[in-house]
Amino acid sequence: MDPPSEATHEPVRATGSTSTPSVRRRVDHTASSYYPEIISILKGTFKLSHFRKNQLECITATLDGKDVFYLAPTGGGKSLCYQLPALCSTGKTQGTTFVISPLLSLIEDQVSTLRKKGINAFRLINTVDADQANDAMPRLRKGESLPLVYTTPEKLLGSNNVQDIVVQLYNQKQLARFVVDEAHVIGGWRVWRESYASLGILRKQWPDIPIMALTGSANMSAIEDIKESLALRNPVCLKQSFNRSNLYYKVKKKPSQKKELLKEIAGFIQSHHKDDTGIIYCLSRDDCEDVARRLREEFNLSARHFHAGMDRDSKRINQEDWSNGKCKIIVATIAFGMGIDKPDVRFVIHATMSKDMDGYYQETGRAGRDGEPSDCVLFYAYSDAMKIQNMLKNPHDQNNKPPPDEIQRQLERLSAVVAYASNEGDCRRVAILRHFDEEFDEAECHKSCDNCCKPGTVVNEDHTETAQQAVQLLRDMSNCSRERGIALTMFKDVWRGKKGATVSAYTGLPGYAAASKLDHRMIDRIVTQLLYSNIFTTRRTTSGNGFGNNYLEVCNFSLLSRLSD
Ligand SMILES: Nc1ncnc2c1ncn2[C@@H]1O[C@H](COP(=O)(O)OP(=O)(O)OP(=O)(O)O)[C@@H](O)[C@H]1O
Repeated sequence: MDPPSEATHEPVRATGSTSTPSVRRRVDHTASSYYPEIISILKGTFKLSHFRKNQLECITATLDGKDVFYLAPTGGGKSLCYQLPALCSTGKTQGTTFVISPLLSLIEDQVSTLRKKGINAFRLINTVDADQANDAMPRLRKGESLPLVYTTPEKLLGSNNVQDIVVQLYNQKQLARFVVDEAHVIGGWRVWRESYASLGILRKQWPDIPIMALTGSANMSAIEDIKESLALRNPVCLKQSFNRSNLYYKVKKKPSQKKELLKEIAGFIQSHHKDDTGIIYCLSRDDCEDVARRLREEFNLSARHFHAGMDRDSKRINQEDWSNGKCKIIVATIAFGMGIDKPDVRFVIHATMSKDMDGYYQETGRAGRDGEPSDCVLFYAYSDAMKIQNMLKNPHDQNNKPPPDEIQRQLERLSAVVAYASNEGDCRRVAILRHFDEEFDEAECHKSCDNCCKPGTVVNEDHTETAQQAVQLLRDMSNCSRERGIALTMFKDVWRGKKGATVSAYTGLPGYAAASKLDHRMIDRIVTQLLYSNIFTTRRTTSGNGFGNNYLEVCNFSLLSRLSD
């Protein structure tokens, strides 16, 4: 992953605003007047021998007072890009670097790791513990000069005391830069989290203070969102390939019985990763606890759970024990991971699919940060997609329900994961990288995904006509049904031509048994495709006894022409 030496830096990729064409020019960053100090801090304080790709360019640009947008894969080394310049006394910027981070746990981790390295980092958050050794506020009030202060957007923008201090630093020319870490949050999972979305205020309030935005996951439209929301000014844009060549991607059909799923997971770990460290992602908190317990009790595996509903101490203990190897497997919701810097994670298993490709990339990206080969296995079931779809449409916390267009966006993101997981032919790496608008030649995969390892060549088949038959059949079934709706299994039974009393109402329809010669996996794929093309939809009803049913309906017949595109 690392480039060979400082002397071989790539030229700055693209300089200028989005409206300005990219300028490719060779810049020797080692010739800058800041370089001697930069290299001395790299070696002396961070104990590193050379920069990774784009790190020096990023550091030099921010010390020059420019805005920077920095995109690197998870584990790519983004933190150094703002931690190091914060410690520099040369450069056009002086004083405090404010790092804005979305999660308190991330802030706590970063600050304590830096303090252990002897770096003067502090936190500016609402703390409840008595230990104030890492708190910035009392020191800033006393007028102490702090190089690196981690905070949340809510604290930075919402507290008058903090605002007064920032004004004071600004007036004293001691406000070096704002760093927006995990910038994909701006356009991502909590776009309606107002404080993160309104970080554009920074530019309005402090127009001449440089801003650096960093993310490990953003495609072209997300990048534009971030630049626009933060009002970045002619940012220096530094991008790295998202390909993680040491990760092996695999999708497996998820068994419908949990017992079978656990057997498969445990079997995989015992045969491929005995004594290795790994992460298993589950959808719900209960599931995490149950899976961890059963892996311990039934398979003798060293597993613990982690989710946001645990008390602080239990979370800390489980995370620490996993980090230092006392426990090998952490079974977690997506609450686990941001900011985790464990290099030797050898496998990431998704017991349930992710809600979007960004999440999937981030979560799998926690494997193999040391560059060594590691496995990423996703257990996919269409029923999980339906479950997540229902959760997105009907969130538990109705008061925090996103607006309808945001829900629609989330459903579209989910459909990208369904398309990825149900694709049994194309290179996984091509699909993942396409999500980040990166073109990738599948020959470069070198058989490091399940689809590229399959024998034979991929055959393209056109199933438009079959899909049209399916749509007609569902319409006919809905017209003659006396039930409350057509359940998915009933539809498939009729299409396949099942015999018996349960389907007798539909055996006279022209589409009955039309798919009798189709493989059941192909039937599933066509129905999935129709659902995710918004031609079919599902309607959920809850009966008096509290049980829910999903009924299949034709939603938009006119979209059917899209299938033949
Ligand atoms: N120039 C370098 N040489 C060697 N190791 C480096 C270098 N830069 C960073 N690292 C190491 O790489 C690891 C990942 O760095 P970092 O935590 O900054 O990644 P990141 O890009 O922020 O990833 P994520 O988004 O997943 O948090 C760390 O252990 C860090 O010490």
